Amino acid sequence: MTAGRPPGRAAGRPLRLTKMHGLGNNYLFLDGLSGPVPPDQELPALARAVSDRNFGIGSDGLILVLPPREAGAQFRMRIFNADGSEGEMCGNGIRCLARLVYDRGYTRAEEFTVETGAGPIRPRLHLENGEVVAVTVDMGVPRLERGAIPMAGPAGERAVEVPLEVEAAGERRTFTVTALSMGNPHCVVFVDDVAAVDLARLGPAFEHHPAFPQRVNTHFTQVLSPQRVRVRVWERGSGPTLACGTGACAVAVAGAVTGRTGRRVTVELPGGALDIRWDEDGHVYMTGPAAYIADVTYDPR
Ligand SMILES: N[C@@H](CCC[C@H](N)C(=O)O)C(=O)O
Repeated sequence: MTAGRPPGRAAGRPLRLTKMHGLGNNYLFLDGLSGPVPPDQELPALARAVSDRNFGIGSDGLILVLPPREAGAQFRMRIFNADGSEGEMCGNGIRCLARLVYDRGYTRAEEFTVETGAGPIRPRLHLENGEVVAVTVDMGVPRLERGAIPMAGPAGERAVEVPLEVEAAGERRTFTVTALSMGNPHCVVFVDDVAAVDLARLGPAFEHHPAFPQRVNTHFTQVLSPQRVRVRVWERGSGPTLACGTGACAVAVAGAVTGRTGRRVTVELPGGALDIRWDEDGHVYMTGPAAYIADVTYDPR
């Protein structure tokens, strides 16, 4: 962090943030439905400052809960990674947002539409005795054609299994990858043993590979059975995380299109498991938990 006071106020007031997680993928939520939000140009620096594990609160990023701009949506979500870059969508984050807006009484509906950078996304709450115990999200339709994620190569061609030469720590190796969009860009790499992957070395090499000019989220995936996979994640803008919801969907789609899995899989991540179903209607449905960690006041002085 640079010297000087980090951003951390809106309309002169300290920021009230709520820290939540989906399988350990943790975000700070700024409720723009109950108070002011800092101006757009301050948001990347704010995300970096609050996400910092030493000088800030510590998180994988910052999520804004906002009123919708488009007809048909009830809420709007913006997600900033820990490095301040803005992502189009966040699967774990949207489950948390869905629980938060319900618990705060902003809706009594159990299913609603959230406007995101990846288009309208529909979460459905699972309630037990009035408490949100899980959320199923209609994550939309995956896009496999090459142009869907800015990846070098002829647009329109399906990037089902393509070779990718990666250089990490002076070593070159060719991986077979499946690149696809869940609204945000993903690269799925099937490996024999996910525990043997040197994530700290390979993650950044994939994220900054010239084939992905907008960078990429990478998922090293071991197939345990046609219904179960184990994944380690390197997220664009946040590095290693305990789970990635959009990534788990990308993994399930990549497993199905390459014939490694069926269309319904349990995705085991370091932080827990997500249930992913790629329906006949073409939509991917993700089911998983959303949990609170703390309410905090961010007031750097
Ligand atoms: N953790 C998220 C994805 C967050 C955004 C991602 N790092 C990107 O930049 O695309 C998830 O659960 O989907």
